Amino acid sequence: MSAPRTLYDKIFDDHVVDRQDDGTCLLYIDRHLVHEVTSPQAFEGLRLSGRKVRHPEKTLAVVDHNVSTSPERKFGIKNEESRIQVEALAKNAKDFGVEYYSENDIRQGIVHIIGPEQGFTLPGMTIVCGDSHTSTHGAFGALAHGIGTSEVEHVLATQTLIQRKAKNMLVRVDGQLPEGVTAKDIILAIIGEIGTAGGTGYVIEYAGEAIRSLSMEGRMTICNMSIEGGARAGLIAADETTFAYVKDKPRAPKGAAWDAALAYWKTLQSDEGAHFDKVIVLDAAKLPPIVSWGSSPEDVVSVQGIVPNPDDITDENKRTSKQRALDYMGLTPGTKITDIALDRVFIGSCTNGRIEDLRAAAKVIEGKTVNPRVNAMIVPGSGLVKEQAEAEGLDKIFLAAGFDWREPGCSMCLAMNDDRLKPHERCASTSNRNFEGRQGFKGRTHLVSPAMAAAAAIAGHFVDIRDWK
Ligand SMILES: CC(C)[C@H](C(=O)O)[C@@H](O)C(=O)O
Ligand code: SF4
Repeated sequence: MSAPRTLYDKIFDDHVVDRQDDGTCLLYIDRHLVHEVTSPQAFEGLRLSGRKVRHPEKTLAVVDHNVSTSPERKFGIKNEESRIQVEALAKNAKDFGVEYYSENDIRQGIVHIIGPEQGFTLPGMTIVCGDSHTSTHGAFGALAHGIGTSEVEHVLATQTLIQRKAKNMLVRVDGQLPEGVTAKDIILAIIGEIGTAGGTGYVIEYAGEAIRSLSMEGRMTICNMSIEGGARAGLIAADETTFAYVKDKPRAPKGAAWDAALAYWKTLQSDEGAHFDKVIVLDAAKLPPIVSWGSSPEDVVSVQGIVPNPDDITDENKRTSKQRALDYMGLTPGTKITDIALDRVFIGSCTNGRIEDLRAAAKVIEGKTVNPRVNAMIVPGSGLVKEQAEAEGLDKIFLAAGFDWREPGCSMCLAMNDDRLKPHERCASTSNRNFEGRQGFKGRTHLVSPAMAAAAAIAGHFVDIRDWK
């Protein structure tokens, strides 16, 4: 009998092509996602050295960060810098024979949303992309993480990646979530608990009853933000929920290949007694809806809480940095979270731009009107999410309430396109990062769940979604 292994150990071992004595490994990469921001130099490198893409069929390219989310975009991208990047990816994909979804393709969307939608993301795979939130795909029981541009070139050329094994962390979320509390609140609570460096050097496996009860959308939200907790990747063992989601997706295996894949996927679970270097346990039943107050994803508090006082922190460096965060955010200690007024609301991103997120928002919004002081937008994560939302009539609910309903892309998750905050504007956002300037120069971001963002848009300030009528 071999020693019990974790899910991470198993996927890693199954992909080792070569292992050096010092622990450096060459890993086989099953899937490579490519977007316009981190790929231009990688393709240029291939051109200069006269190399080809080793496996174009295991590579998929899409534009997301720079695309405009305005319906006008079908007439061409106005911003010069964005247009150059988008056109470069279109050309590189064509020259190297890689499948490419342009901004006019219904399958286009945020790279981490389209992979799962197409069945390009499958359990047990190694998946990389030149993007930190590649951890999202870990929701399928895949080993998925971001890589740098020079590694993008290496993977394009060889379909392999040099890696050292990370440590194993288990985050177990027991019990059931209360009504109104979501996957987003779970992951914000975890990051609040472990801090943004808590996962450094680890791959996190999420387990426990609350995680098992989540839909694939919720699991993706959790794995997506593993990176904000400092981890290299996050993953959740595949189960019936996963198999039901994956089945019949365009690129999922079919017929006998499906049966064989399923038999393998079912072996991909941490063994009884497998060793984890660190274990964190949370009780889902005790979790409230969460709001971030500062400029780090670990700066979180219950919606029923108050803006904390840095004077209460003994560590001087930490005190200074949290004071700076409060100054940046324009907040006073002691302010009730529910008294914080908003200027903008953004519902979208690879954290919360999937159909279930839009359904949750629509449920809160139906029959109500956006507060006149608030400018609110909803950006579907992909063309297929948009199509599905419209088939369900969600767009009508959003538009009737006064929300902007946009074309798919990263949008105001980061200020790399036309959607951005003005200086000092305060935004309730369903995205994953609240760093200074993330959503626009001097913009102020509060991270929340889709239902919380929707309610804040209507009320004009944060409200406890558990009291929503
Ligand atoms: C632009 C890209 C490299 C970046 C990332 O790696 O995460 C972006 O997606 C982000 O969310 O900040
Ligand atoms: S939606 Fe945001 S976090 Fe996700 S890939 Fe785009 S910019 Fe990065």
